[in-house]
Amino acid sequence: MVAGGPVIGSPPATKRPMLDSEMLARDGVFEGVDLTALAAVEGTPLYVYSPAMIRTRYRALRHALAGLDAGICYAVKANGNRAVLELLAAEGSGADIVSGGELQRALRAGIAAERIVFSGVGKSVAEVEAALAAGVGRFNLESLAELETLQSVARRRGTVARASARINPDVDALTHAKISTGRAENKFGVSIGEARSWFASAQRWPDVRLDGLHMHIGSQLLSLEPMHEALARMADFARTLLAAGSELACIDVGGGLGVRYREGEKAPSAEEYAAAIRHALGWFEGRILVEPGRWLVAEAGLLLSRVLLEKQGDTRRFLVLDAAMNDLLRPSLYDAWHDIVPLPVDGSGPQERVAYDVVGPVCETGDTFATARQLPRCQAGQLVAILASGAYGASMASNYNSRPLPAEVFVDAGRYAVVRRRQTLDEMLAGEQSTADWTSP
Ligand SMILES: Cc1ncc(COP(=O)(O)O)c(C=O)c1O
Ligand SMILES: N[C@@H](CCCC[NH3+])C(=O)O
Repeated sequence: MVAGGPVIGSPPATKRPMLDSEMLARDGVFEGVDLTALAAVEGTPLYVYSPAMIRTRYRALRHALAGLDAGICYAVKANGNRAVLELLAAEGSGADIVSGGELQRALRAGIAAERIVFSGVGKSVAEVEAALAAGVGRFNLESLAELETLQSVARRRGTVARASARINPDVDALTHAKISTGRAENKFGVSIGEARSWFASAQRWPDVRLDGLHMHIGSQLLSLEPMHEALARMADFARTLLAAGSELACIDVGGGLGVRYREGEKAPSAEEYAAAIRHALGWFEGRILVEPGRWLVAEAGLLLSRVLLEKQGDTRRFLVLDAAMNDLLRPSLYDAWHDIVPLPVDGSGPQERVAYDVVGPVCETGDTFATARQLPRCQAGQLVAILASGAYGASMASNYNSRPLPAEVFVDAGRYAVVRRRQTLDEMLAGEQSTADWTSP
């Protein structure tokens, strides 16, 4: 059985507020930790996460799913930090992985192999080998070629692999085009027609037990309408398969639940999300899996950065931070909005508001966190917090412009723990070779 932890009878979600940005602006404190003091010790840019908030989200989702035979497979790509994974493993979470690297992360964090599902449109033979060797619970297959590969690797290893067909339900997820995955023109999954043919000739792959369906229509879903539509198509298809005598042990509805990036934005609740699943699949007697990433971690994290300088251009006023697009790519990649909160500075009273282009030091015009953002006037050396950065922040960070990866810390009840050291320059440069080392392949 993949991904679990008891759902029925799990403790109710604790009523713990998520990050309060007004309080942050007033006191500069997150989970009892003074961020100015933290930055003085650990430096900036710095990812700061609240484990309590992640735990609260996990429990809230588990609670919302109560009554369904449902498992949560956390999407490791959202934030693969070992401490985050360990925390979720301790809560009973499984994992949704998309690479051999994520497999290692999940296993090292103590997530049981049988609670891991392996998704992704292009798994290499080596990755399939490693996943089978580890005993992952299920492969989510996205093409016939992949099904053939799984068959041959499983045969060679003398094992039977469990697999789901990822269907592409062709719905518009009403999210950013670059993170929409459930339209026919997207590279993900196969049509219901193709999946039907796989099930109809399942005996062609005797070392693959094809007994599951999977979908994932996109990320940062702020409307559940597309989910309703996709779930309905999935449910219809599942009924047809069962009526045709196919075995169906698992339906995995993917992730995608959106979060509030902007004060006042409306995002669906865990209860609404679970109600959509219950409505479409309440009848299903097998296992239901969900693969949330962002929803569990985004709002539990912030990126702490220091203002390097203020710069008045001919037409725009810039606030130059020591964080950049290599640390948090979302604004550059998707024009994503993140609330930005300047932290209080000793002795300075209320500041006039200024329209800033908030930028990083990287040599790209796209290295912009916000454009014409109304913020209280800031000064060099002041700290700012870029909110809701717990998902797809550190996990998408790079060394672009030869900038070392930032550190990551947990904060809780006035204390902090470094969960990833800042990368040193030596670590960043390790592995590069002199061109003197020529050889033949
Ligand atoms: C297959 C799959 N599952 C789960 C997720 C997690 O998505 P999210 O972080 O939006 O919940 C993704 C990423 O979008 C994905 O590709
Ligand atoms: N990286 C994206 C989400 C992609 C989800 C992966 N399928 C983001 O930051 O919003």
